[in-house]
Amino acid sequence: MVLAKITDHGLLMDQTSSETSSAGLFCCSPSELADKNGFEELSSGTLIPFKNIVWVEGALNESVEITYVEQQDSHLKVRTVVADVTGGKQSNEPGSKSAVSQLMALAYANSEPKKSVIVFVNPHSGKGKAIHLYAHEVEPILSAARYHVELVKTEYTGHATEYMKHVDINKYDGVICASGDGIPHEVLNGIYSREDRVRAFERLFIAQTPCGSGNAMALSCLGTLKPGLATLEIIKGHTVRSDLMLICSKSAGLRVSFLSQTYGVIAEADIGTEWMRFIGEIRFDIGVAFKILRRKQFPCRVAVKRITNDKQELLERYKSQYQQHGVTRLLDEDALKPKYFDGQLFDDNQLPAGWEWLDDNVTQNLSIFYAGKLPYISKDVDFFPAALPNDGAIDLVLFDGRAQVWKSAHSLLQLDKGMHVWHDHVDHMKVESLKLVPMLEQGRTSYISVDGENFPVETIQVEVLLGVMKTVMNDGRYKDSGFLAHIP
Ligand SMILES: Nc1ncnc2c1ncn2[C@@H]1O[C@H](COP(=O)(O)OP(=O)(O)OP(=O)(O)O)[C@@H](O)[C@H]1O
Repeated sequence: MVLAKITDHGLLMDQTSSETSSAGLFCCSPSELADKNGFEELSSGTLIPFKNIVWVEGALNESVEITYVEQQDSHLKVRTVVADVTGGKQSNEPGSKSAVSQLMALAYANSEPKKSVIVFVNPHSGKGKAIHLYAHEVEPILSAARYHVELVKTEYTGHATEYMKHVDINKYDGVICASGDGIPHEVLNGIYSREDRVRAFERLFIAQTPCGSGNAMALSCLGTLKPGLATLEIIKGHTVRSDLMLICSKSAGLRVSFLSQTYGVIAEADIGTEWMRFIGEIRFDIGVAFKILRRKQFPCRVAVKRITNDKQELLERYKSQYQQHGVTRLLDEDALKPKYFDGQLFDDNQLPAGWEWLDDNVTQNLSIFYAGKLPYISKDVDFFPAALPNDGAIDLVLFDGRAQVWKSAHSLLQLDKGMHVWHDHVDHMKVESLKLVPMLEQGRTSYISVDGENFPVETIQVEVLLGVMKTVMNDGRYKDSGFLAHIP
């Protein structure tokens, strides 16, 4: 029998007793385990952090069966061990709990166990790898954590939207998208079009296990691109209410967006290189570099309702807000409705109060228009380093296409640390709402990308919706973008 002790740091397994009786647990020596993510070697055994424990139940003779995950070859593997557990508040002490309930409470300190979820798997995502990733990395952990899973393999574009429009939300706690960013976008829009959308947004969390080629949601909220680790974070993380953006346009009406809207070089690299999908994520970098070198410009007009007037003000605002999280305002229908769209876009000649047009010299020569809500748009691309989950702001970044090529190239080389925003030819501001009016010459085609998906090239108005999306984040915040650490 394995002996185990509840300590302040995790469940300490007695190595001597385990070596003879625990199949598959200590597959390597304690010193090897110490190198593995999430495991620490203590003087007399090996520690399973509470975070790695996904289920605990009683076994024969008052022993306890513990199901946990451990890292093996950069993947998380599910393990089970039966142990005699001591320590903590044992049942012979007054006010004590059984080892099972103590361990479950410690394992699920920030979240509820055993949820019921809809899982969308997009067979088309990430060069067609999503089904394999789901089956080998995500499903085993959900199953070990006793999640009830309603599995939906998407069959066509818009399937997740249709499904979410009609599903009985009372049966579920959340939605997990084993996909790229396209499926969370569809899920959110399905929910947005429901009559009971307030209750649906209040009830369901939406999270992503990264199985696509664009996985900004998992990267920014869960801090990982590994589907197994993301699953563990979803099970164990804090629930956070994050802002959404509402896009209003003539042909598409109202659409919610959780990630970004972009026009210019990035949209062309994202959507315009879809035919290069077979080479994976790198197609995006190649597309951007190519367009920058050709000094392509994308004329437009941009109006904003500003929150920050300059970069210094933005920095101060970020400093005062990045520690705060949580939205106290209750969700209601008004929180989901547009303020500046009544079925029509407002007249460009009559800006609403508090709005202003940005400098035409910049916008007529723009190379990149990028508005977003998440810091990381892809691995090593910290495009919105000052983004915060629920600050009621959209981060807007504009690149002036008149900058010399070496300056543009230099700023793009600093995307990994988010330092591009400090360059002179880059505008960086927080806005409450914005209007983009593309002004391409007759006959020229281009792209607008919304959450990485193709959108009609037309005038859009975008408004922030405060704290609408319930999602999961490791410690209740976005992955640290290092914005404060990288001030030039
Ligand atoms: N069965 C299907 N066949 C084709 N397309 C699908 C299918 N199911 C969903 N889709 C569409 O695939 C698109 C891309 O999905 P997703 O974002 O999950 O993957 P991705 O690999 O990150 O894609 P992208 O290269 O566009 O970033 C979505 O717009 C979605 O509607």
